[in-house]
Amino acid sequence: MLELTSVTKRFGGLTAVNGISVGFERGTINAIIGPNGAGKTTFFNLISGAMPLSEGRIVIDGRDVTGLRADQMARIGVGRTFQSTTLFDNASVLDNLIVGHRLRTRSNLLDVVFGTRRLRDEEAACRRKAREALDFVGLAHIEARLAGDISQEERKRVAFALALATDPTLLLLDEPAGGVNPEETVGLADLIRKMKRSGLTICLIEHKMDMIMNLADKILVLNYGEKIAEGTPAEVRANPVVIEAYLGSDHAHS
Ligand SMILES: Nc1ncnc2c1ncn2[C@@H]1O[C@H](COP(=O)(O)OP(=O)(O)OP(=O)(O)O)[C@@H](O)[C@H]1O
Repeated sequence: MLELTSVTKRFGGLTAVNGISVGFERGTINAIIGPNGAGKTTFFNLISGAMPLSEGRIVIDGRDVTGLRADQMARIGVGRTFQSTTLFDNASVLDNLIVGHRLRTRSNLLDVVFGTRRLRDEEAACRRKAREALDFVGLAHIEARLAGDISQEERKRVAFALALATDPTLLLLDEPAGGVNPEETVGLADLIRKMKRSGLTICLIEHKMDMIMNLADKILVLNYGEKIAEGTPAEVRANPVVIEAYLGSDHAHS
């Protein structure tokens, strides 16, 4: 579904992502791991169109999308969450979703001024979409709560809902379980599995190895911007290069 060929990103003299070729199958969960500074976030920025590539090619469902901007990538179905999600803390959870969705819909200022039919239709559609997304992530019961009053785990779920409301086919999750406790991590992993069951292709950056080993169909291991391994969790866990570079001897024996 997603094919990268020799993807490279240079920042001046620093090569943050160096010649990575990898493919991710439709409807799978793919984890990108590696030490701090390995190039994971840059890799996501390239796939989502947030940054132009220095070299290489990106193909989604057979279509060459190299060089498309982030808004164009969003339109063809690439959704994304960030390490930390900025919400309007004084607005309800539902309103946060509606605003997030409206930023991506078509009405312009004239529609707002004249209260056009298109605007009213879009508002109704936005509300419906927002509720659908909240329901999917298990937050329907707190839609009226102020975003400033919800837990870190609920914020993570809101971030998922924001991304889902754009109807992605490929979803990039940056540390989906960052800053939540082990029990909540299990709940978020279940939610990611539910996204996969609904047909989404998922790529995620995560440092929680237990979660990844249980969740991922495929793991891509980066180190200093280069791919040092890819494979199933079992393959990656047993790979001496990975153990040396990243997992450390503690994990090698676990
Ligand atoms: N906009 C930028 N300009 C210059 N250098 C950058 C930029 N973004 C990232 N880098 C550099 O590229 C390298 C890879 O960074 P990146 O953030 O992609 O790594 P990462 O694996 O996501 O790290 P972390 O786990 O700490 O988030 C780092 O050396 C970083 O300093």
